[in-house]
Amino acid sequence: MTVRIGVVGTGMIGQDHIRRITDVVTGAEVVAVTDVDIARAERVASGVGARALPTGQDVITDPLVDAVVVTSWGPTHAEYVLAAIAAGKHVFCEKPLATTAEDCLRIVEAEQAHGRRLVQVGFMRRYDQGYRAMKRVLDDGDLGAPLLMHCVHRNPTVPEAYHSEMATQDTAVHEIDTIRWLLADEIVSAQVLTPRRTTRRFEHLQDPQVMLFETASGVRADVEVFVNCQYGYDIQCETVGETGTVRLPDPADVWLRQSGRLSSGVLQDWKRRFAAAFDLEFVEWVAAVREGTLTGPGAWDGYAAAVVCDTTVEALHSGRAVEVRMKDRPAFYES
Ligand SMILES: NC(=O)C1=CN([C@@H]2O[C@H](COP(=O)(O)OP(=O)(O)OC[C@H]3O[C@@H](n4cnc5c(N)ncnc54)[C@H](O)[C@@H]3O)[C@@H](O)[C@H]2O)C=CC1
Ligand SMILES: O=C1[C@@H](O)[C@H](O)[C@@H](O)[C@H](O)[C@H]1O
Repeated sequence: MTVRIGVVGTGMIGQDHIRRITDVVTGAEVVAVTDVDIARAERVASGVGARALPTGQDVITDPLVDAVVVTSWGPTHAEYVLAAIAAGKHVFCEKPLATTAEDCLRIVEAEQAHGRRLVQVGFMRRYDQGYRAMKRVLDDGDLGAPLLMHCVHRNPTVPEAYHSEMATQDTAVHEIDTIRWLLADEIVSAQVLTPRRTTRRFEHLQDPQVMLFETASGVRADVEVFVNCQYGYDIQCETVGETGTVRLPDPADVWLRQSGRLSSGVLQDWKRRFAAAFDLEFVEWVAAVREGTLTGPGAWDGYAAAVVCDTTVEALHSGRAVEVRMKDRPAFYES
């Protein structure tokens, strides 16, 4: 069976996922798309032989659409995910699941009322080979109990519209998910340190920031977010256990020896850094949809990340460590 996919939002990542579903993934095709910029939707649709429909609701309820991909702006995600659940269709939603924890909770409740898991959130790092290798080491227990985690998330630059809260909501949200997933542990408190600001960007922006998280089992994780580091896109992660450490490898590149120097490149954007992870994310999602199952990060992970993000933003403004106030995980979301 070919999974017929409808895409809501044909901007940058929407187009990238449409290309991926069309050229990389087998067993799926994009049959309908929409965007508030309907001319853009029509252009994208014609490139892959799909139909451009007027609204997201039209795509989601279309009888020829089996599953939905939501890649519109964050504040519109909740409405479309809820509509997909109401239609009983699998839905892949780019991060964030919703821009408020309340909306994430509405999704969690709607999915439980439906009785079957349908929602996957686009936390693509769980599909990166380096992160997966690190998870295997941690799950094997060879390092003893994890004690510390050190993470770095650097972007070369961000546009002027990017504000200080986005360091958490848009950027560190990926680390928040990977910390929870790698450690199979919940984050219970957050604090934000605000170092001297870089002069290389906008005055309104606190950049860099250092986030300090504590998990239920007592692991301390620090996350440096520096989104105007100038030199490239750089993701680092190291976990310190009782008997050793495990570190994310840098992306493979050649070493160049020339003119008395030894050098290798630094990638410039998340698209290339996580291209293989995005591909695998869709390969596995389509396979799960065909099986009628769900194996990736779900609505509960989207909710948990949103609550930790809210707490971190509160910590940024207050300057204090703030306790995470999260609902108990329902049995529906165990395992
Ligand atoms: N996993 C990751 O690493 C990344 C995830 N994202 C996420 O993907 C989502 C989209 O981001 P981008 O593609 O960069 O943004 P974008 O601005 O390039 O594209 C968003 C598209 O959604 C459309 N849109 C807005 N409201 C709509 C509505 N109500 N109905 C239908 N279409 C609507 C816009 O016209 C635009 O074409 C965001 O939630 C973002 O956080 C983005 C970049 C990387
Ligand atoms: O999700 C992403 C962007 O939205 C965000 O703006 C970047 O900071 C992240 O590195 C990227 O993965």
